[in-house]
Amino acid sequence: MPSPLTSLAAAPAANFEFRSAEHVPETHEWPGLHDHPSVEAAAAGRDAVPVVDLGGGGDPAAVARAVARAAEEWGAFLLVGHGVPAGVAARVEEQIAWLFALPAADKDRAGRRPGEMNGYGRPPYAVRFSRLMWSEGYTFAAAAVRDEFRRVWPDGGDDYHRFCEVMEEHHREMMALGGRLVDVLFRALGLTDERIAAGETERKIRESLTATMHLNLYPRCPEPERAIGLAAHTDSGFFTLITQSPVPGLQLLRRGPDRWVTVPAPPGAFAVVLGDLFQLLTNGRYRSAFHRAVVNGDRDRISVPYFLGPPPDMKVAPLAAALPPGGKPAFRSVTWPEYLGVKGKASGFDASALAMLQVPEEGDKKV
Ligand SMILES: C=C1C[C@]23C[C@@]1(O)CC[C@H]2[C@@]12CCC[C@@](C)(C(=O)O1)[C@H]2[C@@H]3C(=O)O
Ligand SMILES: O=C(O)CCC(=O)C(=O)O
Ligand SMILES: [Fe+2]
Repeated sequence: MPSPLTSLAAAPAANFEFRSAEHVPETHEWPGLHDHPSVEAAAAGRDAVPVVDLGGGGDPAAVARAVARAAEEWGAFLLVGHGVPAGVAARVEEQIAWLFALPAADKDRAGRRPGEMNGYGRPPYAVRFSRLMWSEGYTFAAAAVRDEFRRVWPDGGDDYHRFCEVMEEHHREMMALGGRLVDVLFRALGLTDERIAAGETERKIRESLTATMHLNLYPRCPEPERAIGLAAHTDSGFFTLITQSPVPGLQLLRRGPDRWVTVPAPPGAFAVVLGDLFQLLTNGRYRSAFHRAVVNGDRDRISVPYFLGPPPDMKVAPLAAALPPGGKPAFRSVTWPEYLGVKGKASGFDASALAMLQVPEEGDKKV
């Protein structure tokens, strides 16, 4: 079987009929999925996925400590007590199920074109693999829902307006929550509230956050152990807020011994996954989480990652406050699109791409 890390140039362009599949065909069969065992998250101890509670009037210093520990050790956590009404996620999931249930011709009108980020189809990094994933996706700029979905519903109409209203409601809630989380993550780095409010870079980051949504549908799979919903990767932006249906599927890789921990999906909780640019911003102190999505033998699963990052022209560099006293930045500055270019050339699709941005330490030999 060829390595899954070769180009997909020769892959069939036609949509695959997940619904009628009785087996996983060779095109969708992934080698190496079970190189590391999958384990359920534990209630306590080393495989307990950290939980951060933003509500309940908890001590902000205790929240900051919990976030720092989760960001350093896991690069991810479950977020509860966030104040986003439960109805929002339910409406979003309902609309997404409707969208993906549309006839293929409607979705294909919005098909992602080569070299474009937005549209219906496989996720952008799929071009790197020789195997296909067991999912359908739709990527769009959260601030441009109405323009984007005219491609699916050219004449507008009630379905179009309902869909856009629900996505916009989600966007408003997630952007507000994302802004609060930036502050919490900064506080967890040791920044004071004054610095967060007045520091030029810190303020600019919070005020200029951009958001991309990627809707995932993982259809029920007849042989779930042979297919993958989304292949292992790190997200490349600052962080991602993932709304998950009650069907679990998100897994985080834990090292020593290597194992995939399945993230529980308690009702109302968001999974927060840090991306590579947050690792760079914190000079490597926080880490991005290597994760994947597995599929389910009985039920469809929907997930709605909301990717937050800098505007495309903003150079991201390690924050002065993240450097050790007298220390130097470990990485050179980069924009998000530049970083995606760098990551596209790396061998895996993970934070190892950051090594290409590393500033040599003084005394390192020049080649
Ligand atoms: C903002 C973005 C992050 C993303 C690339 C994108 O432009 C839109 C889709 C995102 C996604 C979702 C699936 C996995 C992933 C690696 C991919 O190919 O598309 C991520 C990208 C990322 O975080 O780099
Ligand atoms: O489905 C999930 O829970 C994870 C989705 C994800 O990692 C992504 O879209 O980048
Ligand atoms: Fe992801």
